[in-house]
Amino acid sequence: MTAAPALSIQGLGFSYGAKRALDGVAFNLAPGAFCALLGPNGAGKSTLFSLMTRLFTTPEGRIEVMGHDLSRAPNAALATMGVVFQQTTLDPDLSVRRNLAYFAALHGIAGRDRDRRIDAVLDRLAMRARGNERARDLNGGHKRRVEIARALLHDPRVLLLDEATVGLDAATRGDITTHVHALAAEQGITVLWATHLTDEVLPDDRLLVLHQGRILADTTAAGFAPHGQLREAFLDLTGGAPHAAI
Ligand SMILES: Nc1ncnc2c1ncn2[C@@H]1O[C@H](COP(=O)(O)OP(=O)(O)OP(=O)(O)O)[C@@H](O)[C@H]1O
Repeated sequence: MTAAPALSIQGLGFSYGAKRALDGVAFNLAPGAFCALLGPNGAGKSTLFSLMTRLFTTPEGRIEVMGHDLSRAPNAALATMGVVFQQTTLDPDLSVRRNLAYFAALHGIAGRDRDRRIDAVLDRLAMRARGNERARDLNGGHKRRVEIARALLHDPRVLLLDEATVGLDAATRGDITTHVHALAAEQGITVLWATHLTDEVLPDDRLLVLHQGRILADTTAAGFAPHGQLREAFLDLTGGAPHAAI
């Protein structure tokens, strides 16, 4: 018997006025899957994230997180979900720990439980030693790690990351990608990792290719590009210019 999906997207559509941004998007993610959502600029990734995080309400189709319908039971669905947005959202003047404590309060987590969870997520991202530094003093990679730690504070089962490595150098991107793959492999967290960078995708990752609002491929990276030429296969499918992806 296969496990119920951790994330289920069915018949999702969205338009900005006359502009169709998503059309018939459907996929299921099994618990503990690491899934790369690969799409060039303008593919619809941010729109999909806005729907999954309820920034926009879903006009067409259905989103279920851990069996909770996002439209009918938004609190239950969102409680199981952690999100890292493309833009950084840390308070630069607060320390790392204060940033995390603020987020914990929003989830009703306080006292010793809060402190225990903050220690655990900082350990998880190898950031405990920097807990008392102000967010503004961290480099880009460490800021991102804190945002991932923050997204894990309430023990989500599904983690969504929208271009989480944007603006980081290759070594730091590799480091963050490794950390997030480990969350799926070691803690069974279901990860949806939106990117336009093919070097962030490992051969065994589930792969969704989104282009012009539609899912063009739903397979594994190795299945999509059996000879390891993921970048070329992606550009072939999306008709992209070579500079559109790494
Ligand atoms: N507010 C808006 N009004 C009109 N069209 C929009 C709006 N936001 C996005 N779009 C269009 O919808 C489509 C999907 O955009 P979206 O931002 O979701 O793509 P994306 O894959 O996240 O791209 P990027 O990687 O550049 O952020 C694009 O054609 C974009 O131009």
